Amino acid sequence: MLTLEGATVRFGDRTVLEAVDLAVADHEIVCLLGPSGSGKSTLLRAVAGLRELDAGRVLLDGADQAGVPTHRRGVGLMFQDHQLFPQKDVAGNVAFGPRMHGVPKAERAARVEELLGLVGLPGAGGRSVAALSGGEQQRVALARALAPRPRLLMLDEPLGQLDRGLRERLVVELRELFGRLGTTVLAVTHDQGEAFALADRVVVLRDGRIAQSGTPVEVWRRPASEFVARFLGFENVVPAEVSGTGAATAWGRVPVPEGSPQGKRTLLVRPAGVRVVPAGGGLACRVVSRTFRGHHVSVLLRPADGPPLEAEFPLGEVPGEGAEVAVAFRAEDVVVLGAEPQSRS
Ligand SMILES: Nc1ncnc2c1ncn2[C@@H]1O[C@H](COP(=O)(O)OP(=O)(O)OP(=O)(O)O)[C@@H](O)[C@H]1O
Repeated sequence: MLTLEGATVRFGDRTVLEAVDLAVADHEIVCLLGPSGSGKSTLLRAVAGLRELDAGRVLLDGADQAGVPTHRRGVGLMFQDHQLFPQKDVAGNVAFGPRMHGVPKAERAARVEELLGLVGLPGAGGRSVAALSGGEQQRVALARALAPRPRLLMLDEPLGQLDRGLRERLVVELRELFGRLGTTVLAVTHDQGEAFALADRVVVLRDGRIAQSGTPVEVWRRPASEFVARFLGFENVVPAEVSGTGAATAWGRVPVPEGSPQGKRTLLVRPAGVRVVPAGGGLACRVVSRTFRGHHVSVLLRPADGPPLEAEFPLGEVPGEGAEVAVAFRAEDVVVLGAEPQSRS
């Protein structure tokens, strides 16, 4: 449905998007994820036609969009600051797109009602937008973006300003709603939790290039590089020399899954893969701190050798602060990371 071919955007001598190739299929929900400044919003703006490409192409349903103005691309946009029209009521906001497209009044009213129902605000058409809560404004903005029936809906930090609890609820609702409507979605977020809950596919950007693209489970299970692993919040990342099903690291020998790439590599050990073993049977560590997380406890360990180690233990098996423990590693929670592409910054 949407294809980017070698999409490149420069601001002065800075390349903010560098030869990005990306394809989004009909009905697919793709989330762009990446640190601040990695080019996420620029990519959306390029697809919307708010920013011309310096090189490459944007195609929608196979048609090159060069020179096609935003309002003729058939894309819906929803930005972080919902930008509702404060002087219009809820119905006036939602009806805006269809009115611009010349949809007759009766049909418009029916569509507004349908959409308000879809976003969980049935009958709210007559309310003033100023009197709505943040979450309600969010829903109105979404209804407004969906009202012209865009072939592609683009969301830029759609839930950015809402509190976490509301975001977590809304993101589940959004996914369900898009599934029901069959909407194709390209969304930007810097919140991994949001991206992983919403997306069929996650695309991680770094310095204007794609660092990894895959389903949430693929990316979470097998980060492609140290950059992606650290971006996802993994701390146990060390240089390693892999040979066979083991690797020499600052923590001693760590088992790796069969078939792992060999030689000088970087290793990720998931916190869940660190387990306590009888004294003398593993790496000696002291428990530095513990953070309770509901179903498990995150424990920071200081090994006798090597960098600090993050572990995750079930509630019933948590050693006390200051305790001396021995730990070993589970191969299935160890990932041999790919080589890092050269960063420009
Ligand atoms: N109009 C502009 N002129 C000059 N530089 C710009 C312009 N717009 C964006 N940039 C730069 O391009 C880079 C990418 O910006 P972009 O907004 O796409 O990043 P982002 O990944 O969406 O970041 P954030 O998560 O902070 O919104 C940034 O370094 C930004 O400063």
